[in-house]
Amino acid sequence: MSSSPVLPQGAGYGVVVGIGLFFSVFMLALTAIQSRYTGFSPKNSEEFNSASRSVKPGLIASGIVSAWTWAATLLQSSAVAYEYGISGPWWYGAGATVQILLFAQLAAKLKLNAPHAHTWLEIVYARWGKTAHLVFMFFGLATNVIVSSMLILGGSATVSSLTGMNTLAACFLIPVGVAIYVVVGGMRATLLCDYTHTSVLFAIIFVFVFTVYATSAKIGSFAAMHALLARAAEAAPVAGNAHGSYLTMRSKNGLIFGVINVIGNFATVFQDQAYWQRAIASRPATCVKAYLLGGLAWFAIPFMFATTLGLSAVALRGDPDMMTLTAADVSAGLPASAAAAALLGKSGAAALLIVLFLAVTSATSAELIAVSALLTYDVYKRYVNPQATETQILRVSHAMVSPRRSVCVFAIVMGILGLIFYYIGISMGWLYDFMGVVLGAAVVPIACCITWRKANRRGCIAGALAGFCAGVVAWLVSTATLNGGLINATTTFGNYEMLAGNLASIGTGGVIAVAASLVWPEDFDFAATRAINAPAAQSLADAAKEKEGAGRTSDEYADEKKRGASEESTEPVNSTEAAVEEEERELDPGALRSAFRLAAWSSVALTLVMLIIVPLPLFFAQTVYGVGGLAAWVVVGMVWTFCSAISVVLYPLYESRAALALISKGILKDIFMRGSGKFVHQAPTTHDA
Ligand SMILES: NC(N)=O
Repeated sequence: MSSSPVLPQGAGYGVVVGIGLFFSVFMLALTAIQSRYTGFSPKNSEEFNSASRSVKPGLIASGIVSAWTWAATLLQSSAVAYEYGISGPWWYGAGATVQILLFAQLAAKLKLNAPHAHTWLEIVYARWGKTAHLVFMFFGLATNVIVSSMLILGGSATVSSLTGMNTLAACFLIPVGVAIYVVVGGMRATLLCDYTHTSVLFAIIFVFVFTVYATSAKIGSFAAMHALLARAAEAAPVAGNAHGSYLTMRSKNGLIFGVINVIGNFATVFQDQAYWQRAIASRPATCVKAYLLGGLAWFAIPFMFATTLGLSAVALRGDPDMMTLTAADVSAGLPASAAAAALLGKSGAAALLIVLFLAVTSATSAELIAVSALLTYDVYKRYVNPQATETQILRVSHAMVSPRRSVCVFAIVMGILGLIFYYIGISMGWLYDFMGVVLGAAVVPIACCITWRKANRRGCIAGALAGFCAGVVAWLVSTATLNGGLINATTTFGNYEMLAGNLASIGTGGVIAVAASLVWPEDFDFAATRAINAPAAQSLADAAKEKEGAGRTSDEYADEKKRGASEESTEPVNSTEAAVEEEERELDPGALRSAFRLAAWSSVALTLVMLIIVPLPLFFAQTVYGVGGLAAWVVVGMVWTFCSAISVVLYPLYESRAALALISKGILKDIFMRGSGKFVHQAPTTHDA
């Protein structure tokens, strides 16, 4: 049994440094194309941080999939498949999809109640002032810190396992490489890189799926996978599973993981600026669609990846090419890479390394841009320089993520955090279960702040702080109680210990925030949040009109605004100025309210299906599936994965066909009539081609 690295060290450095450099060059090319052939200038801070709020739903959905695909999405999902069998991938996928679906409601409220905000913390400040802003900023930044640490830990553990690359070097090279590519682009170019990552991710997932279930000499069919899983359960029955089998949804520990997963992921979606930022970048009219599409598409990634590689790691136990996995290896998320290497040798290990690094780089870039936005708008502009100009804001945005400038703050912080956690023995899996213990407390208070006019300021602040304390106390007390007073990295990682902390955190925060708001309701009309940055946006639109030198009369403009509000424009929007006008037209309160209603009923219905209607009857039925059951389960996953790929790989190309045609035309013009392809602002009778 082999446990030495499958690939040479050089491959590790090549992937870590090479992918960062490749995407830096790619980002530079995209930015140059954007500047020359469209009217969106990355030099504009609105464009750098928010992509002029003009991005279409397919690309936003692809960006959501990319940002939400962490190292853990591939590694931890496979680890729970390895530990609990087929229930693990379901609980991982469903337990982290519903938050994206439910976030569609928050996204709709954002467009309705704070359409010009740059960050979710600006909304908190406008509604509840400085204390709430600072308290919730703690939760926001803690979320970014924990998510980033997981990315670095998962990425570095896998690269050093597969290539022997030094973990310390991996911890620093990963974020620094990504920072280089983020700094040259901005939000729109990042979304385009995300799109590329997502496309490759789906292609590699299909390779693994067809290898395992169709072509591999080691497995190669549903019947062989079934037989190998049954043999593994006979040799080592799974504690808490029906008949000790891997082929059942009746898994006590799978269910406990599911609850922990749901709570932790509420925190990391609702409190992570990365997901707010995609809502902000989105066109108002299609924001809800983007989140519903993104959530449903994302489910296929952990579900199918783990149902393929996590189960293969069990099936291949004892195979001469399969690494022997210790408990620490499983906690570090290594079953997937071990299975990939055992199935396909060097090429499997290389494919795993690439897919993992695409996931890590895109999620890291989302985290870097998110932290950059919080530091820019909620620290620098709020407390350091409230009169900051556009140029100063852009300079600060860059400084927060650029290793070339003096302050590559967060990229370095990420490396240091990864290193600290690595040396004190905290793994990605540990952090994954732990995140809800500290972050869960603020989930309900934040949702109340953005969506509920009655939400009470003191109640929500107290709920978040009390929930935080309750979560930590419940986690430590249950650890001490269940482990004879011993508190260390191993004992605190127990299922019941983590469950207690997660439930106490979100429960206490939620109960206090809701109870206080019902007893002492506010009557907030959201006028203050609607006013956030509104004058700046208006002046940008005005400046745009002036610049175009052909301003319509105010009556013409008002008529056009009225016309556009009731219908979704089919015109491509190709400049910041046009995007501002388009956004104003789409901010029709009636349309946004019906978008919210659509988000509310569809996300709640889908949540019930994914967390209750499908898994719980299967849990109580205690069925152990035969070959037909396993085949049906996997085929549903494959069909879902195909649909996901169509939604986030092909659909964005279709919806951007006009913009792609415009860019191609510009490039062709430059090739055949040098210098004539540059984008020129059109006469303003249409909303820009
Ligand atoms: N994004 C997650 N939870 O994989």
